Amino acid sequence: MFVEPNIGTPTTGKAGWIEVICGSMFSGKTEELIRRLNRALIAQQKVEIYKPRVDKRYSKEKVVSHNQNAIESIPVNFANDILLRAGHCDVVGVDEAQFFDPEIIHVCNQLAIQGKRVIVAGLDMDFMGVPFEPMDKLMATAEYITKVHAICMDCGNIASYSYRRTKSKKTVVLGEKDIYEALCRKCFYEKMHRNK
Ligand SMILES: Nc1ncnc2c1ncn2[C@@H]1O[C@H](COP(=O)(O)OP(=O)(O)O)[C@@H](O)[C@H]1O
Ligand SMILES: Cc1cn([C@H]2C[C@H](O)[C@@H](COP(=O)(O)O)O2)c(=O)[nH]c1=O
Ligand SMILES: [Zn+2]
Repeated sequence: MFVEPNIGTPTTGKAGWIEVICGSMFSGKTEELIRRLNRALIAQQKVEIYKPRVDKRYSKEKVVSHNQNAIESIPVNFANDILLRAGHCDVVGVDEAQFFDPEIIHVCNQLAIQGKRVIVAGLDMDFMGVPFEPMDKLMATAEYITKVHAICMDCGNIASYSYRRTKSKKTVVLGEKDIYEALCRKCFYEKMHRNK
């Protein structure tokens, strides 16, 4: 369980940092993001959560987990919108970071340099099992990385892959259990091979 390095003290004027929460779909990234942000709110920190406007799956204005935990959020079109808006915050949360433009790396780093705690959640791999930009670069620049895991829908092992059940080869295809399932490495590559 991730324990905040500095939760009770104001971060303004001090060194900030970046935390990344990554993993496959259904691995609990959003739940963990919401848990950390709620604890920051309890600690009387000024918190804001941003998400890419494209992600309208469960709600336009909220970040919602697959098990219906929710927190108010601000949908934005571009990563730079976060930098323009989050000046007054102590803690900045970002969900579905894989959908942001590459500027998100600079934005998160600038916010951290300003002394803020930045917590970013997103998919580390796409449906092909390759790194999902810009998450790979965010992970490289983060102080703390937490990889969470789902349960493999085929064998019950720990799952790190998001298997797409449709034929689309587009990188971005929004969906849930209708389109994706969490699989372990063995089951993912077996299924990819079978459905080639
Ligand atoms: N295959 C699965 N493995 C684990 N949890 C799952 C699975 N399918 C559905 N869930 C549900 O998804 C929840 C996690 O949702 P969420 O935090 O939104 O995940 P993520 O943001 O990583 O997609 C779990 O607590 C569980 O209720
Ligand atoms: C693997 C993969 C996923 N997506 C989409 C599907 C969902 O809308 C989100 C991920 O949501 P979650 O909170 O992590 O469950 O991303 C995609 O567009 N492309 C992919 O390769
Ligand atoms: Zn498996």
